[in-house]
Amino acid sequence: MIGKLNHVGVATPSIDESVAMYRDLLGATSITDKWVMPEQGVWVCFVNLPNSQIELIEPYGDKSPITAFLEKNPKGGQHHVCFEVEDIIEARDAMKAKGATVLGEPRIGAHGTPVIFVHPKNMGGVLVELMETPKGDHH
Ligand SMILES: CC[C@@H](C(=O)O)C(=O)SCCNC(=O)CCNC(=O)[C@H](O)C(C)(C)COP(=O)(O)OP(=O)(O)OC[C@H]1O[C@@H](n2cnc3c(N)ncnc32)[C@H](O)[C@@H]1OP(=O)(O)O
Ligand SMILES: [Co+2]
Repeated sequence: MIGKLNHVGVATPSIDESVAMYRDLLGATSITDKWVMPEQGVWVCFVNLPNSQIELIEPYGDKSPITAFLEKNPKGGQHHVCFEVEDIIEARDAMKAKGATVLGEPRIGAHGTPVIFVHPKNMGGVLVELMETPKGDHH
């Protein structure tokens, strides 16, 4: 069912400092501006790679879903992996039918298409985001 690896989510206490690190240490040359997604409780920006993206996320607001993660990992760290799926409702129903815990209902993600999250307890400790492939990107 899963398609392309779309991005790896990296939580950080400071997107600005992480951007400088990816640029200065790793030589990343294509990095978007950051923007806020209040409904997701995060600031976000993307480091564009030839075959994928690193999604830098910083908490926004007092109910951010990444606050507890950053309390446990104050310097930040790898937070989730995101795979593309063709149909988010089909994916959600398949996850539920297989007994996985889907966190919340589909919401519009950073690429403008709906996303869901599958609890890390179902995936060997890895938080998985499933994202509907943007229209026009289907192969
Ligand atoms: C930018 C928008 C969007 C996109 O389009 O790409 C995004 O990516 S937004 C990304 C941020 N949003 C989310 O993560 C939403 C879904 N996440 C959640 O609902 C919560 O983060 C969570 C997964 C339920 C965890 O919440 P938390 O408050 O940390 O709960 P617990 O403290 O009870 O943790 C339970 C358990 O899970 C472990 N854990 C927590 N986070 C992770 C993680 N990222 N990866 C692996 N494991 C994680 C946590 O350590 C606990 O383990 P135990 O102590 O062993 O029980
Ligand atoms: Co993400």
